[in-house]
Amino acid sequence: MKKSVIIVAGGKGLRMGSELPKQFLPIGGKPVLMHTLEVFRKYDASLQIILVLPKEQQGFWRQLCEEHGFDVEHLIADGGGTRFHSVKNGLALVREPGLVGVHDGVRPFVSVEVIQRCYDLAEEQKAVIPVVDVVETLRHLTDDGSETVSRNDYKLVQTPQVFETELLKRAYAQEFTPFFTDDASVVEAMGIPVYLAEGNRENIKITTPFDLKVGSALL
Ligand SMILES: Nc1ccn([C@@H]2O[C@H](COP(=O)(O)OP(=O)(O)OP(=O)(O)O)[C@@H](O)[C@H]2O)c(=O)n1
Ligand SMILES: C[C@](O)(CO)[C@H](O)COP(=O)(O)O
Repeated sequence: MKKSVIIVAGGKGLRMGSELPKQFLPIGGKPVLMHTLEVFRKYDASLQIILVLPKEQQGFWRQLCEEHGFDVEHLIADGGGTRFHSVKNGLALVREPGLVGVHDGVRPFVSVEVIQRCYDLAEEQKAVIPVVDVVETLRHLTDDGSETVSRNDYKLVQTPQVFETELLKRAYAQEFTPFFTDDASVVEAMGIPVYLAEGNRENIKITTPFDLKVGSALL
């Protein structure tokens, strides 16, 4: 079965606030994005990898690849105005039926086991996302103040989110709404349920300078 992954790195990284876009910041001497592509190549030597990058960053990325002798084969698609539009641009390069995953470029610590689990389960379940437990106490903000809610009723959502390709293409043909914060929410809008798989706690999304420090410690 044909397998692809769309690695999205088309965002602005506003919360990181760095001059160098966060996907290029080094962890252990190597840009974040290279760690991410490498773990997917390790999962499967024949996986089609599609990297979504803003048009104006693509020349710099090619230069970085040369400097680091980075040889993980991949296609490049143009970033869009939102994550939804970036995924859609990447999806246009997936031309065969099979399974397609969508992964945040800034989640370099996903384990090979989690990637394998999500693709394997997607063969049966059609729509699979990795999640982890909430380990702190949660409060819900109300009109009067706030109240404790049961953390057992919630999960934290990660990527890669893996789908039957035709299903994800139909989902991404829908009109955009700001409620679409991940791929599961786009698929669910068609009334299709998503299956939850166990993620890995190290699979953090590098969002703020603090996450970079955590990332360096995780290497
Ligand atoms: N237009 C966009 C927006 C986001 N993303 C990607 O979606 C992933 C998750 O987004 P996030 O970490 O929130 O990245 P940014 O949108 O870049 O961050 P911020 O909200 O701080 O600007 C990232 O890999 C990001 O590059 C994307 O491909 N295209
Ligand atoms: C897709 C995602 O990583 C799942 O947790 C997340 O929703 C993306 O976050 P963003 O900050 O809304 O882009």
